[in-house]
Amino acid sequence: MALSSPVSSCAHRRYNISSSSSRIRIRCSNERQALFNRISPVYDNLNDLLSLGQHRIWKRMAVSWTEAKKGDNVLDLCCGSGDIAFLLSEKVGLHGKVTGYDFSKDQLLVAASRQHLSLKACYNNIVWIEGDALDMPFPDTSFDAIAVGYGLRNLVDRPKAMNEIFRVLKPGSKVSILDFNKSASPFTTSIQEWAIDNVVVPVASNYGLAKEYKYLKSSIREFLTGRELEKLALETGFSHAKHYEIGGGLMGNLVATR
Ligand SMILES: C/C(=C\Cc1cc(O)c2ccccc2c1O)CCC[C@H](C)CCC[C@H](C)CCCC(C)C
Ligand SMILES: C[S@@+](CC[C@H](N)C(=O)[O-])C[C@H]1O[C@@H](n2cnc3c(N)ncnc32)[C@H](O)[C@@H]1O
Repeated sequence: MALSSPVSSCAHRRYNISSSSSRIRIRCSNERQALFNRISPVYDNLNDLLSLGQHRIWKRMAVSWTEAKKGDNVLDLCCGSGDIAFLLSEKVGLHGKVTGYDFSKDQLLVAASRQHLSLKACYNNIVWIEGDALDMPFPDTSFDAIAVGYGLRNLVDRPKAMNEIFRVLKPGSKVSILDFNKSASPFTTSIQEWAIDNVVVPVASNYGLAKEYKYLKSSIREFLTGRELEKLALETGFSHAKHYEIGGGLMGNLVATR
């Protein structure tokens, strides 16, 4: 099925700055929402296959960096199919609470299905809420910890997202933001882009999702480096920010303290 690739046009097309940027951002956001709805049936399996299961290790590291503990009230922002929410659920236990938050209804349906199919009692501490990361329905200082797995890079307004994360996080608490690393090393970048072009996209094309996974490369190119992520966090008002390169530099994790 030939798919248009509106998402990459959002990433690549140069718009006249004077035109309504908010309208463009809404269109880009709607197209990304549709993208994640489309890939929801195969998202988990392709992540396992294409990373040889390594993404689960990277997500465990991200959750560890949140320093979430028993009884905490925590947020998995841009939760998708819920991998990180399930890890947070085990961290905070039955007396804690996990909110999985995402604007993709189909991703949330997968997450809820996985929750109900699981025999783990602690997963009863998870609630799934549909909404936009740029305008969250939560009161100020709601959460003891926040994790964002492969979400920030997909948001059309990252400063606004960081402001929302700061707003809903309790003082002294941490946000842990896992994503692809926009590396300063041309060698690492070439490895990353070769893998996407020659492994990820061809495999995804077997599911009619070549355009959706091709978006990965342009989204990483348009992302922020580790240093730029630290700078964004400090400018937002976080008291401390540190970006760690993991997965041989292919991935990165920003840890910021409010
Ligand atoms: C869990 C991972 C990616 C999640 C993800 C994030 C996005 O923004 C997407 C956008 C559009 C389509 C899909 C996604 C998406 O799945 C990371 C692992 C899965 C990656 C798809 C595979 C990345 C391969 C690495 C570049 C090389 C891995 C080398 C080695 C096997 C560790
Ligand atoms: C690559 S998936 C990551 C899912 C999960 N965190 C993981 O680590 O596998 C990115 C998720 O971010 C969500 N997302 C993107 N933009 C969003 C927004 N503005 N508001 C809420 N969710 C958003 C998508 O729907 C998608 O489920």
